[in-house]
Amino acid sequence: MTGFGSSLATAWERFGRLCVGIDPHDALLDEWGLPRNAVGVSEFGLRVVEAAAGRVGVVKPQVAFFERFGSAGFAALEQVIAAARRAGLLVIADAKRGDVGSTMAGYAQAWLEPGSPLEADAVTLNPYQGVGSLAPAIELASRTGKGVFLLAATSNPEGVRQQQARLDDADGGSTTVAAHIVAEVDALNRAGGPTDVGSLGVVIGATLDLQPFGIPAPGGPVLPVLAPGFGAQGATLDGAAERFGALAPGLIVAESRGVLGGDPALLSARIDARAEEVRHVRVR
Ligand SMILES: O=C(O)c1cc(=O)[nH]c(=O)n1[C@@H]1O[C@H](COP(=O)(O)O)[C@@H](O)[C@H]1O
Repeated sequence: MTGFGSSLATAWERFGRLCVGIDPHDALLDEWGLPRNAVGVSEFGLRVVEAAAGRVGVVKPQVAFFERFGSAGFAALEQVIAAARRAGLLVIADAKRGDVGSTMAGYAQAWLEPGSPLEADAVTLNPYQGVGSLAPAIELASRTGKGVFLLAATSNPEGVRQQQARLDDADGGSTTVAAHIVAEVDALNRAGGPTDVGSLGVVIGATLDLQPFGIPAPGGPVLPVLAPGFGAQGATLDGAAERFGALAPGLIVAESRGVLGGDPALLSARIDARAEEVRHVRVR
């Protein structure tokens, strides 16, 4: 079985590090001349998939923009995910799920179980209830060759205080919450056995000064780092590899509005151009 980490490595090799977000905001639906309903988000998602296929390796549908239309929105999301996977794209469902372990099993089944209507290649998870509470998703991912990304240091300014809060270590020192989450995911990847790129990753915003988070260098396989915040949220590619430091080898440049905004007829050209710029970031 090829695990998510290996598929990611192949996608990086072929296309580079750009991940195109599929975020059908109302403003973008308007700009693209699409209705603000489930038909609109479905058409939007399918057009992004068509433009992204063969140009990038990974897409990240933002579940929220589909979920707001209820069952019709979820049906649209099912179509978009299935079309993307058929087109050979890796799909990270940005659902940011998290709950007590017994409930987490349900979320895991929804997003990671082969054959599930919403089956993706990876899903974003929220570790606020403890990394251990996410075990059912992490275990299912390991069994089925899927991936997960745990929020560690998010791109929004409201997260900083909480994510830089310090936890006491057994040796009398302390670690930030973000560093703790990264270390836990790194340890899980190491426990998963030898591989070049791990299947378990973290989310670290590209907008941040990472120094105060004290995030340790991964000691296991390359740690996938989903990095949103480029483009619309202001982070630039200039200096990105330096900002991420020891985390740069796992960098995934996630961008939604930055590539989606503008003339929809030029979307493929925008993706091509951005993918090329991202290929110039020296991640290793
Ligand atoms: O998990 C995410 O992808 C995520 C984490 C984070 O810290 N910040 C963040 O912006 N995101 C998501 O990344 C996307 C960013 O979109 P743009 O700002 O339009 O590129 C949105 O779907 C956000 O929900």
